[in-house]
Amino acid sequence: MATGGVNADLAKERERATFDSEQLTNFLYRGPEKVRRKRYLQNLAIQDPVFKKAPLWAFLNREQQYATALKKHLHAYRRIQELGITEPVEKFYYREAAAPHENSPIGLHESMFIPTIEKQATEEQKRKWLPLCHSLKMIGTYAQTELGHGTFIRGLETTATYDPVAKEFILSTPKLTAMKYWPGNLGKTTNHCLVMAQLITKGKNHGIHMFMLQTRDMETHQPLPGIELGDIGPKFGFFDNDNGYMILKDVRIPRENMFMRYYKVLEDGTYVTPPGDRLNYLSMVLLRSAITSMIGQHLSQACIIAIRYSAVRRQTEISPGGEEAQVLDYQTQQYKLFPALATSYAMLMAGRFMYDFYLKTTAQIEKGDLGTMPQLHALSAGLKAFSTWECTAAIEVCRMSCGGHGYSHASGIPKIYVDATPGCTYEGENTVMMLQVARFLMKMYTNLQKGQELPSFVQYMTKSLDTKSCMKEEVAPKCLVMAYEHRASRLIKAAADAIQAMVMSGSSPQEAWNKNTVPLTWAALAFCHMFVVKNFFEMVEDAKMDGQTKAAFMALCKLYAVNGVITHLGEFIQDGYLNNQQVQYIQKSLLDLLAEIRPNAVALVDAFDYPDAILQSCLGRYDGQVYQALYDFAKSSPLNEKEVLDSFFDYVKPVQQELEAMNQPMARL
Ligand SMILES: CCCCCCCCCCCCCCCCCC(=O)SCCNC(=O)CCNC(=O)[C@H](O)C(C)(C)COP(=O)(O)OP(=O)(O)OC[C@H]1O[C@@H](n2cnc3c(N)ncnc32)[C@H](O)[C@@H]1OP(=O)(O)O
Ligand SMILES: Cc1cc2nc3c(=O)[nH]c(=O)nc-3n(C[C@H](O)[C@H](O)[C@H](O)COP(=O)(O)OP(=O)(O)OC[C@H]3O[C@@H](n4cnc5c(N)ncnc54)[C@H](O)[C@@H]3O)c2cc1C
Repeated sequence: MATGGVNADLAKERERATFDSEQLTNFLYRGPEKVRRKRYLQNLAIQDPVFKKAPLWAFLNREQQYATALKKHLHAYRRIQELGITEPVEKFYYREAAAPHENSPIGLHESMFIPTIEKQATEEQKRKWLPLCHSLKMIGTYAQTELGHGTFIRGLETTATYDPVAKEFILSTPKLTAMKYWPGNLGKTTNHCLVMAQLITKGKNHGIHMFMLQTRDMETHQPLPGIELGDIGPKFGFFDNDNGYMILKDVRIPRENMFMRYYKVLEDGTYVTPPGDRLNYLSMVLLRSAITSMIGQHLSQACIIAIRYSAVRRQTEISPGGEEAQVLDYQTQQYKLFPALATSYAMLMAGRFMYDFYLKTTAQIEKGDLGTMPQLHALSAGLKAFSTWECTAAIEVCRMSCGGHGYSHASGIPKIYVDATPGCTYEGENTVMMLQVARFLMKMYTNLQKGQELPSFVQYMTKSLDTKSCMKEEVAPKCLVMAYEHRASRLIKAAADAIQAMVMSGSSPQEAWNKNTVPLTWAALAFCHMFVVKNFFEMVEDAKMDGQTKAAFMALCKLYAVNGVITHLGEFIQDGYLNNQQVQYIQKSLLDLLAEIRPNAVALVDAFDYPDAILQSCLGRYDGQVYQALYDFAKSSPLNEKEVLDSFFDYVKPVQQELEAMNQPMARL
């Protein structure tokens, strides 16, 4: 254990902040009462001996990591029920503190399996399955992706063929590429799964539908006949999760196991069409809507670690013989870390918007109003892709900004990175998601040309592109937002014009689309970026907090917008929207903002309110005693348990002896 109170540099940082970090914490968690409750729940978990005694994940092998994750998450599941915690966000706080570095082997049971039953099953199916799910008799997952197809859902090869005589579906993965591959916790943990399969009835394929399949015996946990299951092996991260494979050989399930709230197959095999299209894609939309907040949290943790450490770390004397500087005082270090910090706040705000929008829209869908589904799909796909790309890149910047120690698991950042980066792939590969956004935007552009009204968040497309920026020396939020709107509108128009021109000269619409997917993704990215910037400004402006806190928050918001312009400068100046002088104002503003944020950097990360027990980072400790912690971490490496390892006698000694004998003068003769 590190001792010695709070590091003097870190203590000074907290004293010099111009605002009270607690105010920002209250805003982030939606009020002081909710902050108190969060801390109470986190403390309950942190003090629980089962969680306290668990070994540090970094020193365990994969089987041990899996077992630890299972033990912790099942204990948390039981405790959550005992404590009567029902709010999803409160469950999240408890679980996060209980198992901060263990991905849950029952995570998909809670985040996809149960919500899908709640949203897609009939009342009768819910009555049958949900009690079993809550008592963990049924533990399920979401089995969609196959060896051969993940992105192209319509191309999945698993079949569910209806047999009207037996009133059963026959599930089958008819070839190698059809086997389910990747679903989380499918390999070893779960005993049920939702299978996405091509529905065939009366000789006709009706496309992808959802079925409930029992995979293992509920007592012995052995796989059921006709089902081959297993873990897919070690991965880049998610070491403690058994992502699985599954082969189905004509497995029969009752007709009632098809999810029939919207889509139905009658006893005689008649297919009944649903009120709307793509309703069985809704489980993916739920997770996509939650990912922006989740990834923002990952990045906020990396920022805490890198910024606290940069305040403690001193390297290189600035003037000969003088004191070595805190690395956070180097402008280049600020240019790495403050945009990352601004990004994490931007994504937390975007995630807040996204999840609220999801709840609002799905409430309408539940009532049969499907009108906003295209907007929900476009925004959830776009923000999921944009936020995961931006945040994972920024996490890696945070890691490298910690120098050599950032490469050690002692820092905590490598683990954050490997758990965050698959967010770019799962729930829809990011490029593919951006192309879905582009599809929506092209449709909006066509509607605009036809004089139809556009949804509020794309109405800026109606503004003339023939304008210049209002940017002045004092870089105003309004002018920044308008610059982002202009860039997005211009890129949307450019992509649409390029497609239209190709179609006019004889290409098919599909060919024209495929030859323009790069400009289409530029347009989609610009749209998402604009959305995040605008939402960030709106949320800061509306935030109820004192003037100093708001000023500190606003500086971050401006930095996010200003830095985005500089990073994508070409797209802002290509049509002369910003002139040379205005670009200089923006560049100067960037440097001014770095200096303005500098005294508040530590307070801005303290506001995220992560206890050390969750961060588990030697570099990100609240007390800044990083060197003692690094030494303690090194001492606890299992390689240090024995002074001399057996491998020394097994491998080094024999080779030394052989080489010694070979190099004897006699041996050379
Ligand atoms: C309660 C708390 C919860 C807390 C959770 C906390 C978070 C926890 C996170 C834990 C860690 C996560 C663990 C990892 C989980 C990973 C699970 C997976 O990956 S699972 C596997 C994930 N796998 C994937 O994500 C696969 C990705 N692939 C896909 O989603 C689809 O294949 C596709 C969307 C790319 C195309 O679909 P396709 O059918 O070929 O469609 P076309 O292109 O031909 O377009 C036709 C029309 O359809 C429209 N439309 C499309 N979608 C939707 C929608 N959702 N809606 C509405 N509309 C939609 C489209 O706009 C178009 O409209 P229009 O223009 O004609 O008007
Ligand atoms: C950690 C993790 C957990 C997962 N958990 C689950 C789970 O629980 N359940 C489940 O069902 N699945 C799960 N998956 C699978 C995941 O959903 C898929 O990997 C994902 O949807 C991407 O599909 P893919 O692997 O087929 O990628 P591919 O589509 O093969 O992507 C390869 C490349 O092709 C490009 N590409 C593909 N199609 C197009 C196109 N139309 N236009 C342009 N470019 C294209 C992509 O951009 C990418 O660069 C998980 C994956 C991971 C990594």
